[in-house]
Amino acid sequence: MMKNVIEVRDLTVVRGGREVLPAISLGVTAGVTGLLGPSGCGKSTLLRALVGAQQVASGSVEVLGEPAGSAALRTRIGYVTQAASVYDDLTVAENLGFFARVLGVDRSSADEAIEVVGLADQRQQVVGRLSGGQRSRVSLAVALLGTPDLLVLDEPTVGLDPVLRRDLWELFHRLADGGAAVLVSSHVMDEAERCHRLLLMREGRIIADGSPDEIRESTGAADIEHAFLHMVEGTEEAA
Ligand SMILES: Nc1ncnc2c1ncn2[C@@H]1O[C@H](COP(=O)(O)OP(=O)(O)OP(=O)(O)O)[C@@H](O)[C@H]1O
Repeated sequence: MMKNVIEVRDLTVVRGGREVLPAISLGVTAGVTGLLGPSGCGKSTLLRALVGAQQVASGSVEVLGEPAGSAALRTRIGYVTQAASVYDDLTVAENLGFFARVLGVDRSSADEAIEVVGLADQRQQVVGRLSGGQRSRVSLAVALLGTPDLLVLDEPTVGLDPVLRRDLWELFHRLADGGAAVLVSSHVMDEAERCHRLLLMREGRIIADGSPDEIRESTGAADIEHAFLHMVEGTEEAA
């Protein structure tokens, strides 16, 4: 059996006085895993817990064999939030150079990351003057610095045109082929088909875990969107 890159056990997170994650457990292996669920179901909260940025009430989160948030994971995890986390008044190359120094990775890694996200022609442009899609790719390039073993991407394709979305998914697969684990959240169900494995989430719980084929077959649905609806109705009946 493939070893889990992420191991979550009985994780409970309370936000705003409400249990957003109610003692959930899950494992993530190498490959491209999609974390799918409606807006507000707790995807970002779970991802924050994985990178050690979320206060947790109880339970444990282990990433690459270390407790989430430990210093040893700093260069081994790349994390991209929904808000671009780069400096608007620096150029693409300056941003990457800065973060490479902060992380203590080689300058050549910065050039490589710019190349990989397709921003070589924009490298001398100030980030504040780039398009939304280009800016989010600068954040992605920062996350790729140091060739992380795990990439955690919170809705990375929101607001991107279909060509860019396709290119990014190809990139995620190339990274996974190179041995990395890529965990991508999305509320767009049509992106599900591009994942090796899916975790379907609803109201803080994982309601299905399997390949797109397995999830479709188990529900008899034609696509993941319908499989999800089928499961939601099923869980309501079971409750
Ligand atoms: N800073 C906060 N304080 C209190 N509650 C919060 C905070 N941020 C999020 N929440 C609540 O936690 C729950 C889960 O939010 P989360 O952002 O994890 O959902 P999500 O599935 O990522 O949604 P989206 O797809 O819209 O980003 C929501 O009910 C939200 O209202």
